[in-house]
Amino acid sequence: MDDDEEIPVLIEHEEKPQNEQSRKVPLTIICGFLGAGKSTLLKRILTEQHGFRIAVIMNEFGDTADIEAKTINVAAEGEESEEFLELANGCLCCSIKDTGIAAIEKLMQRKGAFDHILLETTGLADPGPIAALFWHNEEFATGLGRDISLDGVICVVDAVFGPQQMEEDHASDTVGESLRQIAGADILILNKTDLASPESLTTTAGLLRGVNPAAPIYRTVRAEIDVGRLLGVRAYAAPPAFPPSHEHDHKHGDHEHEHDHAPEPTHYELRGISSLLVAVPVLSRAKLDALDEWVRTVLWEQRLPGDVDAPASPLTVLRCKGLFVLDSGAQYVLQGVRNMYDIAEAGDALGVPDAGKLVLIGTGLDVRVRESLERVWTG
Ligand SMILES: Nc1nc2c(ncn2[C@@H]2O[C@H](COP(=O)(O)OP(=O)(O)OP(=O)(O)O)[C@@H](O)[C@H]2O)c(=O)[nH]1
Repeated sequence: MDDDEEIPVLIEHEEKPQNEQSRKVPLTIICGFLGAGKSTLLKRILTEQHGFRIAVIMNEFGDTADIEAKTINVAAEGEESEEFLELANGCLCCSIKDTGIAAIEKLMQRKGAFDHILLETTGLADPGPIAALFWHNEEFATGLGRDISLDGVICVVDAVFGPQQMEEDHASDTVGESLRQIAGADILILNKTDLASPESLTTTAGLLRGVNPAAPIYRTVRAEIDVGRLLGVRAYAAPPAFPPSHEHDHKHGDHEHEHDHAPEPTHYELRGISSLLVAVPVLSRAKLDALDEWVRTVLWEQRLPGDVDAPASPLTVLRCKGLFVLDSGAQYVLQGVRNMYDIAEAGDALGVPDAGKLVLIGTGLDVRVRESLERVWTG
């Protein structure tokens, strides 16, 4: 009888969120600088025995198909411009010319054949709009796309040419694509480390960390990395993994992928893109509401609360993440892409950070922004 009393409580508590989540197919976007190693990463994913059933959407099969077709069963469905290859390792590879919504809906008709979707973008694509589309798009949510949840954005950076590309990447008054890719990434892969000196790798990792203090940086040779580190990260649902929790991840003797950590509170600016990493003290409920209003004003109106005039340099936020701790002990997670954001109470699997953090990545994020933000809790 005692047993009967215990079991329903456990099931009730644990099953709901899992069911909710398991209906959705997670989607990961891969972007990266031209020639940085995106195809190399995809080839690895499509050929290795990693145990994941991944559908990879590529613009074209290109070389990958040549290699794969020799060893695997090619099950092309020669309908117009779509082709599918079912690979020996359980992956499904699709070449769909139009990688827009229709293409992904087409893929979703095969739902059940895979557990994760990987979408490769072309070298020049800014992942922001695509990420925003999959994150919170009500129109899309009515079609087959409603079964997709955005898992994360991976950006592959060339360890040799990356710094140069970043330096040169500034169209006169806007932020260039390669910096937007770094800014919008949840995971950064610094690839081709065999071709760069340890000193230049440290410098490049520093640049990346400056632009995007919230994303882990994995250093790789030929994109060699455990697929488990890239998929299932739930970057848009889970609390941001700020430095302390990363440290724990890396106590497992994984020496292959050096993992760089963000420094403590920082402001950084490179070629027009800037980031702010701010420590947030324990907040009262009222201060959290005030913080919500601050974020809303900055994201929706591109100005600081209290400022009537437009800022001297345009204030835009491409990506923001935050974790806030209330004096009640409750924890809240902020996720934002462009002008969309939400602040939601975190699940209970979070551990107990004693204070919060907020990262903003965009333009015009200078010391005035930091001061305005800090006034939310000091003022
Ligand atoms: N030495 C070295 N070469 C690499 C590494 N990763 C990739 N390459 C080579 O770099 C070249 C470009 O790699 P790709 O994977 O095609 O790069 P990509 O990002 O897909 O390129 P685009 O699609 O043209 O933007 C290829 O010749 C790869 O074999 C690496 O870590 N070290």
